[in-house]
Amino acid sequence: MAKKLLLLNGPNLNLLGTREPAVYGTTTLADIENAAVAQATNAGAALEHFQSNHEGALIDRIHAARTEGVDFIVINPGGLTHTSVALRDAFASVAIPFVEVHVSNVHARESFRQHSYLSGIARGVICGLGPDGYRFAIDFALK
Ligand SMILES: O=C1C[C@@](O)(C(=O)O)C[C@@H](O)[C@@H]1O
Repeated sequence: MAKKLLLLNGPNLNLLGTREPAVYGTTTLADIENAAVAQATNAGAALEHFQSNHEGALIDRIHAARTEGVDFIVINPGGLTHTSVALRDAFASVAIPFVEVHVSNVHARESFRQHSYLSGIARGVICGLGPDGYRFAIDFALK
């Protein structure tokens, strides 16, 4: 059966492309999502994507992923990375492997960005490689 992947993006990532371009670049979320679908399709897999500015909506999407038989999640949790025990609990509850992606190098920024509630239960973390980070994470998920 074809592998099922889910790409999730958290708060403010809908503004990629115009949001603080010196930090996040000019690639839009639509560019990233379209490239992700093409990458998965070319590999014979299926990829759905979802972005929300709401913690609960992301948690509901993660719960639904278990029912849908999603094999792997790639997530950029945005600011929820540094605040959300609930998002971590959602991943722990569904036990779907995931990679955490950040466009910017969070370790080279403010100290509050240097702690992630998710990294400790992620399969891996990619940060600072710009939009390419999503491609590398999906490549890993497809293996
Ligand atoms: O919203 C974001 C984006 C981010 O996850 C990134 O992709 O670099 C880094 C976070 O600290 C920030 O809150």
